[in-house]
This record gives sequence, structure tokens and C-alpha cells, in this order.
Amino acid sequence: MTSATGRTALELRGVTKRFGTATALDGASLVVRAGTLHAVLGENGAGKTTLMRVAFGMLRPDAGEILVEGTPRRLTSPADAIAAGVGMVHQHFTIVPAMTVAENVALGGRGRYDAAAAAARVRAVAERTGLALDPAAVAGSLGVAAQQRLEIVKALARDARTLILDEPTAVLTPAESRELLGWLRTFVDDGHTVVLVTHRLRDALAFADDVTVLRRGRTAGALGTADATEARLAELVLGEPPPPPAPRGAAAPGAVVARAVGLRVVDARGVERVRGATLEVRAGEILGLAAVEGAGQHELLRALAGRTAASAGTLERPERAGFIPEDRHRDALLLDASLTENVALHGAGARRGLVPWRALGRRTADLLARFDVRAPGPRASARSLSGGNQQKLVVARELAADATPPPLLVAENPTRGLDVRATAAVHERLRAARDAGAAVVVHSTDLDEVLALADRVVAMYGGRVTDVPADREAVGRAMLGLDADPQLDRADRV
Ligand SMILES: Nc1ncnc2c1ncn2[C@@H]1O[C@H](COP(=O)(O)OP(=O)(O)OP(=O)(O)O)[C@@H](O)[C@H]1O
Repeated sequence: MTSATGRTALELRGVTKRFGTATALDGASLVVRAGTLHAVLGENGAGKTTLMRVAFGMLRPDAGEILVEGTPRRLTSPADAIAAGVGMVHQHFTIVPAMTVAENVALGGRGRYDAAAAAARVRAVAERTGLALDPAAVAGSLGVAAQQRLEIVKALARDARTLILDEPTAVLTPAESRELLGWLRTFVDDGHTVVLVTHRLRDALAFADDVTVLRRGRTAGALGTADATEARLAELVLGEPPPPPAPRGAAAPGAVVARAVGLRVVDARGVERVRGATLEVRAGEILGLAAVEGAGQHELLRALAGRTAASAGTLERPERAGFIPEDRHRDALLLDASLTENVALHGAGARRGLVPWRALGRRTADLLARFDVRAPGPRASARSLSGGNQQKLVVARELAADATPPPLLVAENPTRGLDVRATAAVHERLRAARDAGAAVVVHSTDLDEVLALADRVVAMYGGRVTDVPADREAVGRAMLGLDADPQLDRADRV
């Protein structure tokens, strides 16, 4: 399956990078064979993003060497990396939303902007690679998957032979992820090289040729996927055998905590996304909400959490609700504020009088320790934490407010971007909240995660909710609307 040649496309030797007193990389190494897809794994904060930024010339290492296609390079900026044939697609996109696809691709190029030439370039890349994009489309109007395609096209238009992608599937739906990974495989089979940062061990096993695992800034292992198993990779990531799966089954649920009847919710653009949803959730149960992207689950969860108002129908919900939103940057964190200030946001609306900063600082330090958030301390900015550790902070804040969890806890993709250990820890916290009497509603794009967590499952399709047995096939059918009542659907479309 590989078109490897025995040459190396990219080599990082003994790379060390410190941020103040924190050591993000401590002599890490990475050897990427030309013509292979190389997965980089590691728990949150292991140094994956930092190592990729070094390889792309965004960060200068304190020590270590970089070789591109066998030649030692001093990369002082991304422009140097691009000139050496290395491209990178970041976790958070770098496109300019108000500009067209062609303008975005031309940005950073040399000379005057020539619209016709830029459009021709986009079309040429599309023809060569199969990554179709309309050169005249405004970048901000594209969906997430198309914006990501634009990032890739930008790199390829600059003749990248080695493409680095930092957790590209974290923002995609399962179908989009499969499509991207399939495309990357073809790209590699055509003789290019891909470095893929991911938390999904299964994706690494299915699509990569080689794997490098980072742990606490060092290279913990490098191996071919032919010799790897999921358990072996998990052990390398964690530094110990993975914990056994938690036992299932809860006590009988209690009283109804939240109830929606015929609920309708309109999104920010005025489109009705929840179209007559009826459901209830009880104390002491985890209700799993299964849905494919855009089925209305995002708006329903926000309404349940009290973050958005319903346009029709009734909704009974407790005043206090915990919310773990999908987009932590937009909805959960002030990136330039300290961790203590971010913890202080919880319940800020209900607080009267002076903010007890000293107590909040102590509480934040306690949360960091209890939830294994890797950070230098409560005064660090949220921005300086790795993506996974930011998410752990949000979860800690929402779940550990006091000894008692909120009566209702709503979570949307709570483990997105989290490593194996942190994922297991969040699952355990959600179960603990349930066992302490909270009503928990969880949606995950990963159906297996919904099924693993939920005591009861409902599926959402076309803005409506149906009860389904917790059986993979039945849930899958309901999510795709295969069992939906065609009469109802037609009536609603009118
Ligand atoms: N600009 C920065 N300032 C201070 N510390 C930083 C900075 N960038 C990264 N770090 C620290 O370096 C360490 C490695 O972070 P990095 O983002 O490389 O991890 P990662 O393996 O990509 O994690 P994740 O899977 O959570 O994205 C973390 O402890 C992080 O807090």
C-alpha cells in the first residue's frame, strides 16, 4: 500500500522547545519516509502541535535539527518550509473568510494579484488532485469540510510535496473524515508524503504506514502499522496498559428534570432547525442523542442548556444547567484570560458583590490537579494550553462546581480532541454526575460513543426526535431518517 522509496521526506532530530519554564518538547525525533502516510499520536499536551510547528518553521526550536528530503534546513518562517516543499493545514483554519477561494489561494504568493491566473491555479490543482472548489466562492460561506479543502489546496498550489495536517478530522463528520482520509491515501499513493496528527488510533491503523508516538515531549515509540495493534498504540500513548472499560448500568432513573413538547428552535440565520421535538430526561440517567450533522441537535442541546430560546412549543428545564459546548473557543473560553478567570465565568451571572479571586485561584489549582489539566498554574492563559487541555478545563469547570453536580448537564461532543485517557476520564465524570442524580444529555458525532455512554437513546432527524432501542443498527436507521414517517415530513416541508 505504500509508495515509499527508502528516502526520508522529513526528519526531526533531538528537538527541544521550551515556553518559559514549560518544556513542550524534550529531544523529540520524527522520521517520515518519503511516499508514506505517517501518523503522529500522543496524549493531550504531548507536544504534537509544537513539533509540527517546528517542522513548518513557525517555531524556532531551542535545540535540534530539521532535515527536509535529506537536506538539513534552518527554517526561520513558514515561507522557508513552503520553499522546501512542506505545507501545513492547521487545527484552526487560516483562511480569510471575506475573500474568495482564488484570492485565498493567491494570498502569500508573489507579484500582483491576477484573478484569472488565480482561478486557473485553483482549477489546475482540482484537476490534478480531485479537490474540487469553486474559485469564485467566498471562503466564509463554505462549510467546514470545504474550508479545510481550501487549506489543502492552498498548500498544494505552492507545490507542497509533504503535507502536515494537525488533527484534521476533529472538525469533520464521520463521512467527511473517511473521505479526507481516503483522499490522503490516494495523495500518498501518487508519491507524496503526509504527516497526520490524530487522536484516533483506528484511523492511524487503517490509513497510515508508520506511526510515531509522543509522550511528554519525547518520542515514546515509532513503528510500522503492519506491526501495530490498537492496544499496543494505546499503551504507547498512555505509557501503561489502557484501563478496562467502565461497567455499564445505572440505578432506575428518578423524576423528570427537563421536558420538551413540540419544541421549535430557529438558528442564527433564521432557519428552523428543531421542528417539533418532544423528549424528556430524568434524574439519574444519561440520555444519548444520536444524530448526523445538521439534524437540529446543536440547537436542541443549546435550548435545553438555556443558551437559546425556543420559537414555539414548551420547554421545562431547571434554572441551573451545566453545558459543555462543542466549540470551546467560541462558547466556553476567553482565550486571553487566565485559567482562574475562566473558572470564574461559571455562575458569574448569579454572583453578587466582590469576586473572591483568592478562593477562585485555589479552586482552579485544585481543579487542574483533580482533572489532570496539564498547565503551569491557575495564572496561565487559556490560549497557552494544548487543545485537549483546554477542553479538560471546560469539563472540570462545568462538572466540579461543588460537590453536587447541576440538576441538568448538557454535553455536545465532550471528548472532541481528547486523548484516550482524558476521554475515559470525561466518560467517568459524566457517569459520576448521573450517579449523583443529574439528568445528563449527551450528543457525540461518534455513534459508538453515544451507545457506550447512554442508558437510553433517542435519535434526531430533520429536527424531530424519536425513541430508539440502544442497538447500533436501529439507531443508525433512525439517524438517517430511514424509518421516518414520510407523511409527517411532507406536511412539514410545505
Ligand atoms: N505558546 C505557548 N505558550 C506556552 N505553552 C505552550 C505554548 N504552546 C504549547 N505550549 C505547551 O506545550 C505543551 C505541548 O502542547 P501541544 O499543543 O504541542 O500539545 P499537543 O500534543 O498538540 O496536545 P493536544 O492533543 O491537546 O492538541 C503543552 O503543555 C502546552 O501547554
